[in-house]
Amino acid sequence: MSDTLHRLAAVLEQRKAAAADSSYVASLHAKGLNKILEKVGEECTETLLAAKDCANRADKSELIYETADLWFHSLVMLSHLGLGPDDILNELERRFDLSGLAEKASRQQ
Ligand SMILES: N=c1c2ncn([C@@H]3O[C@H](COP(=O)(O)OP(=O)(O)OP(=O)(O)O)[C@@H](O)[C@H]3O)c2ncn1[C@@H]1O[C@H](COP(=O)(O)O)[C@@H](O)[C@H]1O
Repeated sequence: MSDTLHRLAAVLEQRKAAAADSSYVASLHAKGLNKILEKVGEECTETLLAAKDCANRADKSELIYETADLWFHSLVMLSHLGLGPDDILNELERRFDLSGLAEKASRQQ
């Protein structure tokens, strides 16, 4: 499944060299980091609202759609800053078998 993230990340890298009027991703890079962060913030809020809306409904499609927008814009942010999905996946790998409670306790010592 993470292959999808890698395929998307490869497209995002290509779009760094594209004309802003030919590509949404290129237009975000051209507008700069603040615009990209604004979009991540917007998509984050839309995801939270969708999660609240979907909580008592069988149909979770709105939450899936908004989370996809959030992941996509987060990948654009990472790409803009020279990072990619592997940087995040490696960090999650590193955390395997490390209980969240144990990790929190280690920070509070
Ligand atoms: N996965 C996505 C993807 N998800 C969401 N979006 C776009 O993200 C935008 C979401 O913004 P909003 O919902 O806020 O809508 P909006 O009001 O139009 O946005 P703004 O005017 O506020 O910027 C929409 O334009 C969506 O089409 C995406 N655009 C592109 N991709 C992928 O990126 C690839 C490259 O896209 P281009 O750079 O456009 O060629 C595509 O082939 C896709 O694989």
